[in-house]
Amino acid sequence: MSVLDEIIEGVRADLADRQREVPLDAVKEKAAAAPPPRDALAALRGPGVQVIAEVKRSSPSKGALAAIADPAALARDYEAGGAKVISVLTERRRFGGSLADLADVRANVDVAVLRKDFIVTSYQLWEARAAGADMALLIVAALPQDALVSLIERAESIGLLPLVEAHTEEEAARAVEAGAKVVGVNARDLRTLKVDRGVFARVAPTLPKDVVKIAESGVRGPHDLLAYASSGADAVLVGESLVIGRDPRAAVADLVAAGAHPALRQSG
Ligand SMILES: O=C(O)c1ccccc1NCC(=O)[C@H](O)[C@H](O)COP(=O)(O)O
Repeated sequence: MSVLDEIIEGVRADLADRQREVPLDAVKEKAAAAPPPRDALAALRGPGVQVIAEVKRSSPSKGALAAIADPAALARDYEAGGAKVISVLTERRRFGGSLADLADVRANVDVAVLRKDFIVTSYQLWEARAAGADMALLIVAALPQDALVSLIERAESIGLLPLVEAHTEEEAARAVEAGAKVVGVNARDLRTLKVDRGVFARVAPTLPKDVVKIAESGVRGPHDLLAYASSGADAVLVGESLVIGRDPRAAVADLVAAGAHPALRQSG
């Protein structure tokens, strides 16, 4: 069994518990009462390379990263540094996250918020919107094509912008075929946890021009952002290097400054 399979097994077990406790209709009612979604697409299409900063306590590859007692305070720092989207890992077993973290972050920042999780059912999309999410991650490697198509449609119909994640050219083609407007190319192979920063340069050029391209994982600082920018990234998604550093606000600001450099192409 791959790491991704193991994570999803745990996600499904936790999901079954929540579905027993909270009927879908109740989640939908909460989603209807949530504040309207923020325009994440416009934020990601801004000039230069945007920064998506992640609230990440731990990971299967590195174990514990940072305690993050106050995720909202961290998110406010990210926002003050210039992050355009805050990603919140909500998976509990391997990443130490929760929907409560997401709701807390969303209530304390003005930028869009992404639910970063292993979404396999529309119930999780409703949960995301009920907690205030504006975006939701869908991982191509975790979903058969018919499920990917229907989850993209459902996400959009309830006001969530799907970030569809690929790691290979084939997965990127499946994302586009399924209707993704925003595609994340993850340098981390979720089956082996190996990080290869060269993946973005190989996969991104196969994506249509009008698709927003996000380089995920492995960004250690401005030099990595600039390398991804030179391969066509519209945004970078950064977790580990921000949460383990001493000054996440300054670290985001450094990335944002690099992403705003006039030498970078202007996104259309
Ligand atoms: O981070 C992991 O070890 C991991 C393992 C298995 C599935 C997903 C995983 N991470 C999710 C992510 O994609 C990253 O949190 C995100 O891209 C940020 O990456 P990084 O800046 O390298 O922390």
